[in-house]
Amino acid sequence: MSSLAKVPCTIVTGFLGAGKTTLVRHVLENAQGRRLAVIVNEFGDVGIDGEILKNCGVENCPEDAIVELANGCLCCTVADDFVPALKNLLDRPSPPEHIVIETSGLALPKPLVKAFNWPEIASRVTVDGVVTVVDGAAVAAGRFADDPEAIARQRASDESLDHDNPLEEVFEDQLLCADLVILNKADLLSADQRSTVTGEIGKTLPRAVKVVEAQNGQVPVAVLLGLGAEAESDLSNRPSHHDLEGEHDHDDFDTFIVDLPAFESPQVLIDRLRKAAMAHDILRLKGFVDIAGKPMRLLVQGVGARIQHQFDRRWSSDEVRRGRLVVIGEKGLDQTAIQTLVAG
Ligand SMILES: Nc1nc2c(ncn2[C@@H]2O[C@H](COP(=O)(O)OP(=O)(O)OP(=O)(O)O)[C@@H](O)[C@H]2O)c(=O)[nH]1
Repeated sequence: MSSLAKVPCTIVTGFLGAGKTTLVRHVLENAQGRRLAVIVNEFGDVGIDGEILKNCGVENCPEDAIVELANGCLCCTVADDFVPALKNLLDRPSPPEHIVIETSGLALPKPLVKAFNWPEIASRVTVDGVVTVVDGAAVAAGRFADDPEAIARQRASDESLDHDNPLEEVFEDQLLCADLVILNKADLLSADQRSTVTGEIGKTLPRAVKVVEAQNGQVPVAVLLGLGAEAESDLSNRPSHHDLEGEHDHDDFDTFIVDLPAFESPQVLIDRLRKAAMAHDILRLKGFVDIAGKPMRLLVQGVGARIQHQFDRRWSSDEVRRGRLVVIGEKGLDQTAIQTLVAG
């Protein structure tokens, strides 16, 4: 079968909180009649991204077009989760015309691209492109750069230690595999910062890859889909820090869930979250919260110390108004302290 007959798949990657779900939602809302399906995977097992996407309410994107692969990381569960999910979509009576795959923020894209060569799916799908979403503000703040003090400390305690920064490795692997980079959160950057960040990204990119600035992932769908990269046939041009290691694990990162009581107002909660994010090295916060007396559920999202919130939908009458927050950070997060700060 020629690649023209294969269903094109776009892999959307990018570090925790970069704006992947926001971009995928934008694609769904602007699909212009194209039959899309989304496979979404996230780290931490409260399926929040899937919920956000299902609530997009776009007519040609029914809820069953959104497939959630909860808990874990697609790049490590290719055989058990990803390939079967893809096959299920392709075997539907009216299969999608294009599949968008949103990986978790800690996933390495290359193992996923490789999976497209598996005999079970190789003749039916192709990687149209790997779109890497970058949190411009996080790069400008030096989030992924090596911390010279930490390296010095590490070296002082063990001469032989290689400096290895798990954030930087994941971030770089995602860029090394890209066919298109979206420099997102441009609204949070000055013109100078934009050009500095673009320069930094350019130094990591192994090939000539376009970098497009965006706010809230608002990039024309025609730019995002239809790249025709056939990335699965081009693996040698996509180096990875993990090429020699085979599978990677996520021992460098921790995630846990905080059960939340009802809050009297969003502000009380946001103040606590901000305090927790500043006192601890939290990379990502997201969850749904019960605000006493309000008919709507509060969606809370934090990336570093930047916290956003909005009422996303009414609690349904048969639903327990249960507040839950997913917290993600590097290994060693003080779960008890964070729990006490946030939930009281
Ligand atoms: N200021 C600003 N905020 C943004 C932009 N894009 C996304 N956000 C916010 O950043 C937060 C994270 O966005 P998501 O789309 O959930 O990010 P993600 O990459 O899917 O996150 P994970 O799946 O947890 O890795 C949300 O609060 C978004 O509203 C942007 O361009 N500018």
